[in-house]
Amino acid sequence: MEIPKIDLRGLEPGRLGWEEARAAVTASMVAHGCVIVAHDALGPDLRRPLFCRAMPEVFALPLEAKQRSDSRWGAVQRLHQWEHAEAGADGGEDDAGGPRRRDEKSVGDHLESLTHGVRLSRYGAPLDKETGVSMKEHRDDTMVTGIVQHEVEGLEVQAKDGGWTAVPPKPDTVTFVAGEQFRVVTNGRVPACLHRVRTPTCRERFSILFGCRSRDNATVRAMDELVVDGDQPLWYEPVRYEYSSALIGRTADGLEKDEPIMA
Ligand SMILES: O=C(O)CCC(=O)C(=O)O
Ligand SMILES: [Fe+2]
Repeated sequence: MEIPKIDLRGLEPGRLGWEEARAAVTASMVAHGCVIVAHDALGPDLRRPLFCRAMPEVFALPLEAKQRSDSRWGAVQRLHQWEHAEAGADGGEDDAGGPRRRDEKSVGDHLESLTHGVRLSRYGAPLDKETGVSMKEHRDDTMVTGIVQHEVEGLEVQAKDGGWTAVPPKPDTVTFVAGEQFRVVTNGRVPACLHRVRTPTCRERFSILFGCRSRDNATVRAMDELVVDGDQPLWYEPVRYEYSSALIGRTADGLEKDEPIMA
């Protein structure tokens, strides 16, 4: 099953095409926990120097230099992290100075509870030459991860029908995979995407990951409007993510609930 590619270029909130694109992104996330978008934020003038010059240079640094970075984001290197301003206690105002709608406030509060990071990854030739797999199947423990590939294939996601789908390393695309935190926040509507890295051509490969997760020690909970008594009851108890321990298996009734319930 192919994951659809959604073109977000030139779209602006409220303008022509925005609603349709939003609906398509939502549908893909609900179905696959994953969406491929076309976007020009990382155009060829940035991509080429990044992947062809900066990344090889970073990875050529001595190990001690690379280890100086204190990364919570994974194996390689966190280059940059920033925090959103603290969420205000009240609902705040929208850009036009009017009171915010409840769902806007809730989404705004959610966004403000997040922290972001960038990770650069380098894969040598896969150890397992037969399968070409260099990173086993897994779900990220993040809210969402944006993955940028360059020229060399690798990212594969498990689509709704259970089959593996290779995401081609197209120059104008970013692939977003939902992590475990997203599953909790959407009360199981969006599954955490199972994905892996497999490079059958056995070439060296670089990728850039834009990770977004709840702030350290923040409690991740289902959004109120996604919990509907009788229809879509609370699926996960609020959970606090510490980077060293994944507490995700715990649910309201103590059972593992791997299968998301669909809206
Ligand atoms: O490099 C990629 O395409 C994906 C890597 C990945 O899934 C991860 O680091 O969690
Ligand atoms: Fe991953």
